[in-house]
Amino acid sequence: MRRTARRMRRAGVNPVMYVDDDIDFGGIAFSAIVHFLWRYRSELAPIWVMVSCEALALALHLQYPDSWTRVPVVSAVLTLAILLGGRWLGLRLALERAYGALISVSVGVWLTFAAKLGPGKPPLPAFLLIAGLVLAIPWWVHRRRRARVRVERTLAAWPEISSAIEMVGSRVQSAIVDPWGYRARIKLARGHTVEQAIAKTAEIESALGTRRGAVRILPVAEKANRMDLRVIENDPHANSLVWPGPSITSIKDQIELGLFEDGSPILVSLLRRHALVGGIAGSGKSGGLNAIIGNLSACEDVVLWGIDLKRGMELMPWASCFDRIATDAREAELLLNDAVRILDHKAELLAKRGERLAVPSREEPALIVVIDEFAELAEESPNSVAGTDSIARRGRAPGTQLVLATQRPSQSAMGGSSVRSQMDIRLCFRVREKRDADLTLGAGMHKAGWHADRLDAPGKFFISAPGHDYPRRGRAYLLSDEIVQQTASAHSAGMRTIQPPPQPAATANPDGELSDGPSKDVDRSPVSSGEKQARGAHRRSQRPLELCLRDAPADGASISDLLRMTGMGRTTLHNHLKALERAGRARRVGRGRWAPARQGDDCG
Ligand SMILES: Nc1ncnc2c1ncn2[C@@H]1O[C@H](COP(=O)(O)OP(=O)(O)OP(=O)(O)O)[C@@H](O)[C@H]1O
Repeated sequence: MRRTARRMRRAGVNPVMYVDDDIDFGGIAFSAIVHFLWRYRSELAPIWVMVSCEALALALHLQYPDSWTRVPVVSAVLTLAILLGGRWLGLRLALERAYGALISVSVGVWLTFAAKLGPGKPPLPAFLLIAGLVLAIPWWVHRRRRARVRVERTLAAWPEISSAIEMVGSRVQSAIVDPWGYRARIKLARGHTVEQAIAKTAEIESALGTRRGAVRILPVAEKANRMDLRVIENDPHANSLVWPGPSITSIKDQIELGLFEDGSPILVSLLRRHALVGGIAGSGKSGGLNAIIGNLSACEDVVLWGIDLKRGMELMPWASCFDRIATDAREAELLLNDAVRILDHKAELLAKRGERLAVPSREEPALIVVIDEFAELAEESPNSVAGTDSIARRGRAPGTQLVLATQRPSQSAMGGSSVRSQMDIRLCFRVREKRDADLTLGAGMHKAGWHADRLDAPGKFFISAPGHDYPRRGRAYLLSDEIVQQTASAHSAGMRTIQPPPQPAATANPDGELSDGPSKDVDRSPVSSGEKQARGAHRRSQRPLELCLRDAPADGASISDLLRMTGMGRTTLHNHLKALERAGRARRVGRGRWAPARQGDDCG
């Protein structure tokens, strides 16, 4: 009747109730009571238990007066079953199982006395009432039960909702409540598709009365006519996620980038894969890169090279973990040339050994070239694009890979190359327009639910990669500046280097390379390998300082600037400056101001 009234109201007709003598008020009252009892069956469950105890006790007392001796045994078995097997009855928490056991013991004790003395014998009725109400309190306040009931009632209205969103015939098959909201498996009507439901996400949110952006529609791999409707009530991404530290020590393991909305980790393997990170300024791309570098720098089978044309702003904090960093177009071009030569050399080695795929190891590490703001590189150094193109197309098998970040990977921003199409892993942070999601993730992805334009906080992203075929929102771990600094200095000792194979003399050794660049790094003095390692570590720890000095203004950088930029302690900074001065790689240009050595100062 209520539904008819609602339909009439929707049609603009005010329902009027006519009362005449033929109306069966008894029938209406009965159906209203039954409806009430059914709708509130969960809240009324403790009352049902008390009534059932009373009835059972009466039956036992009258029919089987000796049964009171067996009631404690049944109760003990039931209590044990709840404690040991309650997990399989849906009592997931130990506290829930303890509560179930307490109810079982209480009912057993009361029934024993009631079966022997009769349930009406004082003070048994009063005990039943008081104990029943006291024990009902945890049931009534139990958060998960209340959430489950609320979800059941919401989904009970699905037939109406499905007609409102023009998906008549779909029905709810099951629902699961979790700490972040709930998930319902929906069977679609014949001929309807998940894509149609995705296009109606906003309507579904309105029909369910959720907050904006709370509904996710996910396909079900096994069945085209099923979908998962996920409602996020408590966003696990509401606060930034602190990075728990590297999850890997080898590139063969999966990197944990952050968490999905259901709290599960976002795991992805970078083994023989290229990665593209896209998103508007401030969307958290650099944060995503940090999570990747923080893990790769912990790997013993990885060598990191970097290109950062923002004068090293993003990669500089990691300088001690990078074998090489290029901060201008010319260095970038040389670095990519060297990377391509390494790729060719590795490919030749593989061919000689009759192998198809390189397996990175300490001895033969994978080379990963991280490029921040790729669009800038393509614009400032068009010659570099051939290098990235070549690595993108041929680098996977020999283990020479790219990790690129860019705001908008349009064809022109990518230098007209085929680099984008070669990216196996795509991370899409917030974009401004729908089509920009397709630019990063691939054509048609926005339509398929990868709504990167709706991401509402920095660090949130969609991932498309092998094993990540559905649009699930994730949030990357956040590495604060201090954590980056600590991680970089912790991992710098394990930093590995790679030498490009010798090249024809005419193109050898670019001017202006850092003096510990790969082509100058060949040490021919008769020193032990331990000593070589110690020297290498010492020079690597000086690298951030040298990069800062190189970017210093004409009158040099002040000590306080260098302290801030390198994150070194005062004594360490002074020691390194003195050592660089002695080696002819830095010079004092005034009181407390330092600059890199002039060309020709090099006494080494
Ligand atoms: N995973 C994250 N969780 C929470 N906050 C984040 C996360 N990543 C980034 N942020 C916040 O967003 C701000 C901008 O992030 P970030 O610099 O990484 O963006 P970006 O996309 O690299 O921007 P730009 O293109 O300008 O470099 C950061 O200062 C940080 O406060």
